[in-house]
Amino acid sequence: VTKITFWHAMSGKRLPAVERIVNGFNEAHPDIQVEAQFMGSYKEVLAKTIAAVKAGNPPHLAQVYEVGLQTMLDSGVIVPVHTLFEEGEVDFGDVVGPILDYYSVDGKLYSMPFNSSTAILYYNKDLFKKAGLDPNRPPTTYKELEEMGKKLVESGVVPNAFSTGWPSWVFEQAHAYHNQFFANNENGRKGRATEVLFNGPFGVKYLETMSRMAKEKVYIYGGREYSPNKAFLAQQIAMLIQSTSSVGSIEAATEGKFEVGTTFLPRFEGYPRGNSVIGGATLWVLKGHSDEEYKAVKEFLKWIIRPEVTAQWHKDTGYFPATNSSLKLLMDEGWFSNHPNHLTAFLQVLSGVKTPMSQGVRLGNFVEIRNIVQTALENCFAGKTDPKTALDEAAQEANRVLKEYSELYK
Ligand SMILES: O=P(O)(O)OC[C@H](O)CO
Repeated sequence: VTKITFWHAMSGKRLPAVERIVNGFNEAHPDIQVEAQFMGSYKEVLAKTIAAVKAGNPPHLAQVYEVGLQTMLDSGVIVPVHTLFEEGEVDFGDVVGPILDYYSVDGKLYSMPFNSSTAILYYNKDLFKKAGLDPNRPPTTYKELEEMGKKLVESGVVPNAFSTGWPSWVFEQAHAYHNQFFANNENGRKGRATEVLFNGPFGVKYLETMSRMAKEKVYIYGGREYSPNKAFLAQQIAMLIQSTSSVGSIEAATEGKFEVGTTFLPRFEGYPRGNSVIGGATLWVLKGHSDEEYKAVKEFLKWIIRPEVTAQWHKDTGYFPATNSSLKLLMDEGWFSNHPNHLTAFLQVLSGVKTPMSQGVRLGNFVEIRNIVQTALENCFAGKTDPKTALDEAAQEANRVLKEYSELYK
């Protein structure tokens, strides 16, 4: 039996969904044993993978979030997915456009699409009704979001109206969605990024708006990653910007309690349209294993991209169906008619404009830069500093990180 180690970051409702895929594969392939291991958060999986490579003991497959793209590309320890397969062995043309774009360099795919996502707006239709708002007219703009938020708070329906999961990711999303660069050299896709641009007029406007809403009690900072979901489920807030990856868990937790609506991300008026950005993670193949093992890895990757496997993964979680064939399968069986919240993120990302600003940011040591931005946002929401100063200081620090990183790869 060939053993394949697969490190991932899927907890909560995502964990049994991963196990379902792996068990299905192992049953169908008695000569291969994929061992899926939960290794912690995305950040931890990336750090542990790099450490394991250095120690000479890498897993075969690691699930790395979109933030790790540049790090993985530069690492020298990966087997690009496009080199693993023979010409025509897998139809990568079947992969949904924005996902393919995010993970391709010069038209070649580097990691295997698995759990891609983007951010959307969730809202509580029951609380909207209680506050005298139309449950079928969620906000389209930040201005409307603020007005509706005030109504929700002032009517006493909720103590605060709105929060965001992955706050710094949502800040990145806002740039792409309004066609603004986050970093120079076309977001690090034309050449290595040497300077961040998030402290420009758009970034400042975004943070000023959010800080004002925080003072008005419309916005409440709810922590990093998925922690603000708790306030949404407890009906302490009525709106939440969060990854589509939470659709599965939010729908399961609210069933019979209140009605959840989802819609596109809010916009600032007067800015051009871009697109929301691909988030979530992909599977990276690591160097240092035998031909026999790579053969088994290929079988597993072919398995996860099977239309029925991809479709089930989408149903279990809310992550995109990553291929056109899985999308067709879901559409033909009427899945989206019965589960419209599963379609929102997909429609948003497919109806956006493909521009250099909207294809995703590639930064060296993006993990650290995200942390710097996150801290700046937190300081600002805590009233410790004003938006412009917070972003200028964060940009300075981020530029230092970029410089140090570039020196490593001169
Ligand atoms: O919840 P996920 O897996 O869609 O990830 C959200 C962000 O992309 C993480 O960087």
